[in-house]
Amino acid sequence: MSKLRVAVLGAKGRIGSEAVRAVEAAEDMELVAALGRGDKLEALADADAQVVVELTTPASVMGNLDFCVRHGMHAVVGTTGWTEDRLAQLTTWLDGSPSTGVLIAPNFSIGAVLTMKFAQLAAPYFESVEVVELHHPNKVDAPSGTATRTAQLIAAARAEAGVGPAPDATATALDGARGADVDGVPVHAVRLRGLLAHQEVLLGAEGETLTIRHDSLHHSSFMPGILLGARRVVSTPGLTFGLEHFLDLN
Ligand SMILES: NC(=O)C1=CN([C@@H]2O[C@H](COP(=O)(O)OP(=O)(O)OC[C@H]3O[C@@H](n4cnc5c(N)ncnc54)[C@H](O)[C@@H]3O)[C@@H](O)[C@H]2O)C=CC1
Ligand SMILES: O=C(O)C1=N[C@H](C(=O)O)C[C@H](O)C1
Repeated sequence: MSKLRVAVLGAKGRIGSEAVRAVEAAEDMELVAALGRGDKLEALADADAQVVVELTTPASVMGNLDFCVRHGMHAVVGTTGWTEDRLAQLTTWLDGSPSTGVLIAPNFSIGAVLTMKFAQLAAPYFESVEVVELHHPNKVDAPSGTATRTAQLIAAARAEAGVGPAPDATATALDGARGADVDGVPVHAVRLRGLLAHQEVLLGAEGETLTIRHDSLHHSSFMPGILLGARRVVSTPGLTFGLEHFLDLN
């Protein structure tokens, strides 16, 4: 059987360098390109890449995906910074290349995907819910893509169940003291030397609390999800948002 021809964009970055090693170690894959900032995207076409793993920055990701989709290359995207406008733009590009697949995964680790699922399940049963994400201090965006997605899923689950806003008597607050408001869910971002990627979903009801916590302790936690994404995206045209769709969790 021929090997899947995979390229990595952002190959010198924290997660990109780990992805290069994971693809090289995968028996069913061949690493055909490993590109960093300043490298020409034409190298992806020259290498005849089937799947491009995109792990760069929010500022670079759209240009890179425009190129990939125009050249019919599938993409597995971990880069953050997704807005409704960006997703609409990507969908338009994919409409023009109907056999191309793009997976965007706010988080590739199984524990984080399950945290989102468990939070979604629990959210309607508790009056209060807040999200705290904790990351290394080199992270350029806040809140994290995972925390934003978690809050969106929580808000949607509560809206569908007809649950009202969480109680909060705060009358005066310093700017930021109550976190960022993501669809009505407070999201707090901690940046601390020594950490990698962590998240707590705090839920509270009369007389009880539930804390759902996940810790990524090494970038290796993201690799099985990236490899799964690369294997599945080639036969999944269009936009898939969230690794859960490839784990049959929906
Ligand atoms: N979805 C997930 O599970 C995960 C997502 N991430 C996300 O992945 C992204 C990268 O994270 P890190 O590796 O920590 O950042 P990083 O800053 O260590 O790596 C990014 C790399 O991309 C390179 N780069 C920038 N523009 C480029 C371009 N146009 N072409 C090729 N390379 C380019 C940079 O030079 C840098 O080497 C972030 O958005 C982060 O939030 C990180 C870990 C897990
Ligand atoms: O920048 C990181 O490190 C991470 N980014 C992703 C995010 O913003 O959710 C995934 C994970 O939290 C690590």
